[in-house]
Amino acid sequence: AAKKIEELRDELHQYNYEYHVLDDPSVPDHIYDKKLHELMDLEEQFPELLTSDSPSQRVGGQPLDKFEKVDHEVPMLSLGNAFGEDDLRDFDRRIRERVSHYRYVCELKIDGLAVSLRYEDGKFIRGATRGDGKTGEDITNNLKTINSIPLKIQEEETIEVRGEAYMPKRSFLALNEAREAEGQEVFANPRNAAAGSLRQLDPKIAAKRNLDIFIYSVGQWEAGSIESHSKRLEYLKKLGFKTNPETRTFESIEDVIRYTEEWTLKRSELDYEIDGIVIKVDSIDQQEELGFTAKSPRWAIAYKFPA
Ligand SMILES: COc1nc2nc(N)nc(N)c2nc1C
Repeated sequence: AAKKIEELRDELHQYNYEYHVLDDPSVPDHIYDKKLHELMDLEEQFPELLTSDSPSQRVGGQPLDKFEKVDHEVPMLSLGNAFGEDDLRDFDRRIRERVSHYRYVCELKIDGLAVSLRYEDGKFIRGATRGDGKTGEDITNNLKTINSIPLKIQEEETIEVRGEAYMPKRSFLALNEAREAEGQEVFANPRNAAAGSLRQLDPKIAAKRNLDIFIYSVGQWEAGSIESHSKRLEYLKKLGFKTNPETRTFESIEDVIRYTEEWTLKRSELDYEIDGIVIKVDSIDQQEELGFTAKSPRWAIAYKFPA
């Protein structure tokens, strides 16, 4: 039975990754459901074989009466803002004064909730909100209900990754319609709806909110050898995380400005809300050379779309 359970778990992790991260399922839903029920029956027969990273444990856990506090080993910083192309050229001038031969990587800035995910020996063990940057809240059980968060990653590593949890626009509209029909208060925007969903004490409610996530960074200490942010994002995807497909690298700030203009117009086509573009110096060595101000990295800036 143990071998059969192990096989089913590996199969279901793979199916989940293909469906929710790659958006490219290799089996129809009914096969996934059949195997999941087969696994759950076996785990019921052999409860001593149950593990926290089993695919059957996504919507686990009893409702909490409060959230525990979590101290972030590496503080979750905030980004400086740029509101126009002149701000972006100023940012570029400050970089040019300190480093040479640099490249930028641009990522869509998802309008959601920053969260930190901790994995030990490759297993998802804890997820927390950003909070004040130093201390957040443990929302592990709610984050487990997000299908694109792998419960087990491809390497048995102990790592911490960060990303933005969000509610797709379609889910937001459906949720507000349902709340309206029940005479409940509607959410003002998808960001509030995502925050409200992740702050539910009962994971069964969060599980119904169709939340999703894009992962955008991995802690320095385990990806140390990977020398650029863009290559770290590729590494995160190989590990099993969902990263944003619109990320691009550019040689010049003029190209970056064109990219921000392109997305100012195109963002209405996305199925999720973005409030800007995050621009980073791509080389990790140059990031370290540039360092941080009191609260933000010097090597990154958030271009905000006009409200
Ligand atoms: C390096 O620090 C950061 N990087 C980020 N990257 C993306 N894509 N989105 C963010 N919201 C973000 N926020 C911070 C503080």
